[in-house]
Amino acid sequence: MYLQQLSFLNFKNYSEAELTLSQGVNAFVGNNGAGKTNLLDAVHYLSLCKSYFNPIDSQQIKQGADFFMINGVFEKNGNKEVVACGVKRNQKKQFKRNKKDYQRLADHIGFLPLVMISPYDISIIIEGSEERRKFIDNVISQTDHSYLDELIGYNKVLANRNALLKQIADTGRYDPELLSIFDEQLVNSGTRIFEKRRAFMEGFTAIFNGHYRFISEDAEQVELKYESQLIENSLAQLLAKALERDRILERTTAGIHKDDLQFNIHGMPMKKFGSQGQQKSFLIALKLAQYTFLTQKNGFKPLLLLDDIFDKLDDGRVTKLMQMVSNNDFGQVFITDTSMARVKGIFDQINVDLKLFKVAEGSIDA
Ligand SMILES: Nc1ncnc2c1ncn2[C@@H]1O[C@H](COP(=O)(O)OP(=O)(O)OP(=O)(O)O)[C@@H](O)[C@H]1O
Repeated sequence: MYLQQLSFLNFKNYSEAELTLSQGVNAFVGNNGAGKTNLLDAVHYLSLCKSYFNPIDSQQIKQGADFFMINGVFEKNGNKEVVACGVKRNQKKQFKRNKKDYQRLADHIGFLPLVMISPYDISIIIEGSEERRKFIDNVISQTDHSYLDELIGYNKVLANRNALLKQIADTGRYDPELLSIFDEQLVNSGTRIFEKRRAFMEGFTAIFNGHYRFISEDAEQVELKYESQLIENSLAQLLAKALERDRILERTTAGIHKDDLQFNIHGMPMKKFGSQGQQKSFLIALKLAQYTFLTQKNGFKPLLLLDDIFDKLDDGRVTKLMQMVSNNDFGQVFITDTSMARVKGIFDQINVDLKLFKVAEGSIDA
């Protein structure tokens, strides 16, 4: 599966762009603010129906324009797939495959799998647990549609239960029957989500460990661990035990919405004890594990988007990554960098099909 043609109109700092891509490595080189990351984001839209960076579609419309449009022609299993995404101000987003509108955007997720590695991923390490849950949920959802539905269902019941807890606190009235209905729904879907996350993390952690060891050449000991209250207790037990506290706090304090991932280096939290390069290596290994997982599940390689990947990595780690590129471990790759000399230097050493693009102030030249 790969993207053959990409074109867009009024997307972020671009008025118009049209490019024919290589099936191998596509490198986009230009100064800060030229529009390299924006271009990767256009590809992200075609795969996941949204921006990687900003959830508000209308903010991706070029300043002063009323709409943006992104078109992509993909090759998948010998078929041509034409995907189009259009956003007009104050209107619903349009998303089409082969000229047919999707009923639900969720139905497109996973059709053209993609993995993005970006400096913004640092939020997975330094921000709260929500970022890490989002990461696991994104990976599982790309291969399992029922997971996403289950998650949406769980969050709805959770919101209802929290509203009820608030109502109980406000009115002093307590309807145990309604609460037990919500609890039962929460237990059913929460337990299924937990089982899926636990099974996923078992295989995923082993893949991650292999990638980290390879990139760092075993330079340091790191650990990735799934944390959930449900590992020790059933959700029914947890909800019963937490009821009094939940009523005081007016929100549900037990459940899979409290799950987290622990990242350690030499037994200490990565967030506090990892260097910038070690944190970056950790994130790269995490994303490459996502790449391997999606490849194994789908039987074909996802698109790989590498934004500013060389910054902060030492030469040894860059060489290891490029070894993966030259070993044909990846399919189509999109890569951005600010230095033409660096990109040429790195790719001159390996034998890959490379197409270079120069990006300057919203225009792209091959
Ligand atoms: N809706 C928009 N309309 C116009 N310009 C926009 C819009 N959204 C973002 N931009 C502009 O896009 C530019 C940023 O582009 P981008 O992030 O792709 O740069 P980059 O080439 O990746 O830079 P760096 O090397 O610094 O990462 C900024 O100048 C920003 O103002």
